[in-house]
Amino acid sequence: MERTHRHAVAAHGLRKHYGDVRAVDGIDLLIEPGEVVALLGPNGAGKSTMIDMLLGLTRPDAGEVRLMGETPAEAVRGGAVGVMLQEAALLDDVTVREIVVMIASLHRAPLPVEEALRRAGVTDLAGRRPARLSGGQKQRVRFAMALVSDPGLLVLDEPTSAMDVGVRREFWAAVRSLTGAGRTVLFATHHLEEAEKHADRVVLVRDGRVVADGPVAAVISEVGGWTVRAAVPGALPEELRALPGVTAVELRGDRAELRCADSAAPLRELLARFPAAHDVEVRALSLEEAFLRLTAPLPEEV
Ligand SMILES: Nc1ncnc2c1ncn2[C@@H]1O[C@H](COP(=O)(O)OP(=O)(O)OP(=O)(O)O)[C@@H](O)[C@H]1O
Repeated sequence: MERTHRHAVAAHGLRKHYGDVRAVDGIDLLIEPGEVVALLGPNGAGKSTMIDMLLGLTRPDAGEVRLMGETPAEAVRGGAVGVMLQEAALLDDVTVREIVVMIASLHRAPLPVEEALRRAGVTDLAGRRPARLSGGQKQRVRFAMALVSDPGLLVLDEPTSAMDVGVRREFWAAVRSLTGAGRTVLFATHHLEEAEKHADRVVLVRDGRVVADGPVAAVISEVGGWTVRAAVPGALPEELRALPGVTAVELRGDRAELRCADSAAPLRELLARFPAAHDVEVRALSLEEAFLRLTAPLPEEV
């Protein structure tokens, strides 16, 4: 399929409904080689369903997927894609090293097993059996399993969910060392600070649709990147709404909260037109606020 050949991930018109539930409701996703993309969304937004379809684990009702130009099954089987799923079962009667050796043997050009163990931070656990490992340790074993085929694309579903702070930091350093070498990463997360820190781009889904897609700064400015708060005696909502760069206004008595795409122009105009304005406060929106605004009903606007 020529038009998607160059993309690490190319999904067109993906849809999956369960009865009345529109788990994924028409999603297009193109990811360039080398991009690190975070998939965000509230519970039930459709992230896991989407990842399952991207990996060929769930058959879409409609749409098509290519990973590095191949079907999901071909790409996963051939080792072009490394996968880390939260609930993936681990064999219990063999050691961590034996599991990784077994997976390496399925692929044509795997990483040396010791390197995969080291990169995933499980060298010390290599002789242990998974049954007795903690949740965070099991996640690291799954990471070793995902990277031993030396994949060009890593798909990680909430990879750090069971990891403590220190392990999480080591995990991201390991991911960085992989992406530094040009690999592509798609990860789903509920940790917005991880998305902000580690992703080149965030894709935010709600009710099975993409509601924002771009670098963190662009997503934030899409919903109005700044908040200006001030007491503005005598101002009418429509006057405030008409200020340049203002995207939404809330007014309670004299207290106005302006959502703005930019901070300087609205502030300058506010002070010029309302010289009595006081107690002025300007604040950049966080990804968390942008996330909440994009995934929840907007506060009542005037
Ligand atoms: N096999 C299934 N049968 C019926 N409904 C399903 C099935 N799988 C998912 N759903 C529904 O589809 C919607 C999307 O679920 P999904 O697990 O993809 O969301 P998510 O974004 O991964 O959520 P979370 O953040 O909680 O993991 C939910 O309403 C869920 O209940």
